[in-house]
Amino acid sequence: MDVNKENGVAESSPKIYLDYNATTPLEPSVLTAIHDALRDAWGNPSSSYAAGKKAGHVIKEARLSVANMIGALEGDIIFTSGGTEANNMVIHSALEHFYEFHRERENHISDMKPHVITSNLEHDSIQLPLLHLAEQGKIELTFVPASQDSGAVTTEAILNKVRPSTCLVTVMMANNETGVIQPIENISKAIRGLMKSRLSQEMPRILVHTDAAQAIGKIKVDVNDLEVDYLTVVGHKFYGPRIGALYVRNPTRDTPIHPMFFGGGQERNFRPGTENTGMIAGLGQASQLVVENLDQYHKNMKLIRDYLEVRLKEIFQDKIQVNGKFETSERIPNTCNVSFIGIGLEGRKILATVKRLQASVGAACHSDVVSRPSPILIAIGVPHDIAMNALRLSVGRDTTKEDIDVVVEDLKVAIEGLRHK
Ligand SMILES: O=C(O)CC[SeH]
Repeated sequence: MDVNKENGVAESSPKIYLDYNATTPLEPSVLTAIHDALRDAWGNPSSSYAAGKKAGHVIKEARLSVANMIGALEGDIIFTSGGTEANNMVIHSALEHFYEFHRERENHISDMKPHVITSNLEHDSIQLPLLHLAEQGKIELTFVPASQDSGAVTTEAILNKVRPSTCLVTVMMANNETGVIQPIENISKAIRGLMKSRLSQEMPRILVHTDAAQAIGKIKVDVNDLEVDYLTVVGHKFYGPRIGALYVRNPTRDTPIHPMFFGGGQERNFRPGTENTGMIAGLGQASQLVVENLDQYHKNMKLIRDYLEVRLKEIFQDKIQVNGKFETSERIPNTCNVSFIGIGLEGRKILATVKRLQASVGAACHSDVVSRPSPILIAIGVPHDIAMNALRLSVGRDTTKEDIDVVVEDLKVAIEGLRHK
């Protein structure tokens, strides 16, 4: 075994993964569900004979499990390829609804632009399609800045930006880098409170969406509490496969949904394409595990994340800053965003120096960007030099205190080495 000369850590020592917000491994029972569906339910779900019916039954069971996980009805769930597709589908549907509303009233839609309100904390799969549409001149777009006292947007700040042409408010339920939970229930209820007056003034309904990717499997997510019109489900954030689902409250009857592409009629024509039965089975099993174990998952992850922050404080004392930890907001239980104070301690340098830790400085989809601090940390008021030194540490269901002790020691040695370079 090669032993690293600097700190005696064997190069072949097992890595400790603390990047569960980037992605999670499959739970064994999820893998089994996928395998069994691929082996036994390979038929085309649209076929009327036994092989097709078997596949159709697997999909129905999975849909029920996903619905049950978020307090929804079976018919409210539309399977998608993942969170990005679900988020884009919401934006597309809200714009289509805006145009439909004005066409029905024979308004000249050519000079009308739908207005969308979002936060400055969103994942790229919300931020970039909205920016693209705005740059094309197809929408008016308002980014509501998060409060620097809470790391979350406020309901008041969202409401202050509503205008007659507003058709969609989309705010993520929990941020992937800081873990800060956003006030979705309050926002949604406040927007619903505008519904009657807007309709009486011939203004389009404002649809409300939340991307719950980082919340599901960590905190309670119930669409009946949230009162949102749309909610995004992302399998690979809660030990499921890399597909997703979109919750639509009573699609077409209560909530508009418009397909982004057309084909064989699957998913009630909302999302055509022969169903990915194996992965859908896995998503259903991952959802069932959340239904059965959420309280335990939450408790375990919070215990370990809090232990991590205690140990970091013990070792680094006033030489660290935990980002996103506010008296006035809550975080999902598994996330710790921490900056190390000092020259030459950029997060990327630390990650290149540690021997065991596997983590990120922010969103995985930004990992290629080397020379800038996380825009999310800057948005919540973290100073540039502190944000440059940040690590995002996100624990998993099975992370142990022993793992944390190894990681903290690994960080201690790496940072001491960098300080003396
Ligand atoms: O890493 C994350 O925060 C999510 C995937 Se870009």
